[in-house]
Amino acid sequence: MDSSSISSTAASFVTLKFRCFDPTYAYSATPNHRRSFVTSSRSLTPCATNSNGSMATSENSERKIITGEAGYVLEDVPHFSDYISDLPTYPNPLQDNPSYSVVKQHFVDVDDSVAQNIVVHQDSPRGRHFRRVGPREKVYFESDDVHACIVTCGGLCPGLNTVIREIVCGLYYMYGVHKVLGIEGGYRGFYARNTIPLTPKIVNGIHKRGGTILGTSRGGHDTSKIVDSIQDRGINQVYVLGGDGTQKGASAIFEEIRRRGLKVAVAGIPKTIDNDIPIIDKSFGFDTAVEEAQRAISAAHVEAESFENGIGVVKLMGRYSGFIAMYATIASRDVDCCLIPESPFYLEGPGGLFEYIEKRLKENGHMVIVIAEGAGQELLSEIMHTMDQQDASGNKLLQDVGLWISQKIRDHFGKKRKMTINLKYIDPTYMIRAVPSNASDNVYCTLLAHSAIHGAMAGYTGFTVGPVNGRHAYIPFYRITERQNRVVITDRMWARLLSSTNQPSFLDPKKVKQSKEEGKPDTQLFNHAPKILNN
Ligand SMILES: Nc1ncnc2c1ncn2[C@@H]1O[C@H](COP(=O)(O)OP(=O)(O)OP(=O)(O)O)[C@@H](O)[C@H]1O
Ligand SMILES: O=P(O)(O)OC[C@H]1O[C@](O)(CO)[C@@H](O)[C@@H]1O
Ligand SMILES: [Mg+2]
Repeated sequence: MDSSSISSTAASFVTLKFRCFDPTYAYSATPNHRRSFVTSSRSLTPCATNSNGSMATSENSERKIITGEAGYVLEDVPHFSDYISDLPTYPNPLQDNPSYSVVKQHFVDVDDSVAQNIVVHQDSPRGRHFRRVGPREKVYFESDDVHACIVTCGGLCPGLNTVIREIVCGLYYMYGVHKVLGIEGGYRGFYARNTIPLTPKIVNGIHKRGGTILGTSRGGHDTSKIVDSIQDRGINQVYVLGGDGTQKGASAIFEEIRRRGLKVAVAGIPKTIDNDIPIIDKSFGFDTAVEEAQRAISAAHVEAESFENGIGVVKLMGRYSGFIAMYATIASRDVDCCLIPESPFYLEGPGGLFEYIEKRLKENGHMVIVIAEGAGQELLSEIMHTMDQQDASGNKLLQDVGLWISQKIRDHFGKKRKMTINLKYIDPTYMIRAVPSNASDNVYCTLLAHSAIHGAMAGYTGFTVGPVNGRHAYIPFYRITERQNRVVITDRMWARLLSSTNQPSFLDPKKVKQSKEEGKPDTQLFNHAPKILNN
């Protein structure tokens, strides 16, 4: 929803009177802030208060939008007190923790929020904000009563073990929580697998290992079985690590928990090596993956420059978005051409890939091509007629574009052009995501884990944590799952890449100019509009 739709629906908001269960509601007490609940797009019924002023439970959770002066908008996250009344609160044990006694400001101010847009003009409205993460003065759990669980879902990513470690240790050392369960094998593990008790001792060295000690899976999301299992086991904090699919699953779990009126916090920690989660600055493990990709690119470069007309082809991950390929290319400087899903390319004719390869070989004697796994799928599907295969989670299964393009190049130059070329194809796709996270990702994972813990302890639920312009924030699930981040090929970063590789843009400059003038989407720039492959 953009700000215009927020203001246009404002007239139909139900502005509620609140009892102050939670410092959050300081907002409703100040005359300059208006607290409203916008029904989600799935639920058109406005929510109402019951006789004691607390929220009545409705089918789907409402969007919590708080407006303030000068166009200030806070997209808040759900809180227990939205659907359970008269919950007791307790002093935060962190204030007696010797390690944290040095902190000048123990608790974040209830009014702190993080701006989504930080590039503004003098007369810009203050714009959209998210609630700032951090410990709150009052918590909604006594330490002994907390029974937490952690689950990892979807593909692997460097740093999963670090987040698991930091949730366990953070709960233990910051809040004195000793009951943490690991759910084995992703969502289906809730009802079909064993659990592992997690203690600081068990998780101590796991951040040095790749993968996830809990195991992971795709598919198997049965919301009511999962919530039954949560209820049966007496779990009251659920930490969910995973990508866009996983966060959709976490949102469904939260809705069901809320529908049942349970005091169970659901906290999402966004994970995806593809860096395709919106709102947050970047996802953990992404830097590690880009760094690991350098080794494959360097190997391709060494091979290519050692042979006559050497061509190194490296395939990297990126199902729908080419961030890994783009950043690995810009970082390396050895790459002559980077192909990503967002920028369809063509092989033959003027401005095509073959023409560029021939030019580059003549100029330099060798070249390196980086290709994201989701690039050129529309070209492959024309030949293979296999667009419809899906994995257990409903994601498109891709054809091996690296093998395909290598064969196409060999055929073109060997058979048609009668040129000797030496092509080496390197496929490090799984190697870049199976490694342990690097130092900076480890620190990032620690912040994510701690932010999630502080949020759950403070009674927030139905949120994902992540950095927004460098400051960590609690973000409602719907903002994370409503779209996927993709490389914008009319942005300066892609231009930087084009200027570093000198590859063709595969775009018609006239069309770019026209689309800029008409404000058209990037997809209209191509003869073959790229198919948006979202599941
Ligand atoms: N729309 C959805 N509603 C509920 N659960 C979902 C939904 N989409 C996916 N899931 C569940 O989330 C889990 C992970 O989804 P998926 O395999 O798509 O990976 P992901 O979390 O997107 O991670 P990545 O794509 O980065 O590997 C699966 O167990 C799947 O069943
Ligand atoms: O083979 P798997 O485990 O399904 O994972 C492959 C997919 O996972 C991702 O890394 C996303 O996690 C995609 O880039 C890739 O297509
Ligand atoms: Mg995904």
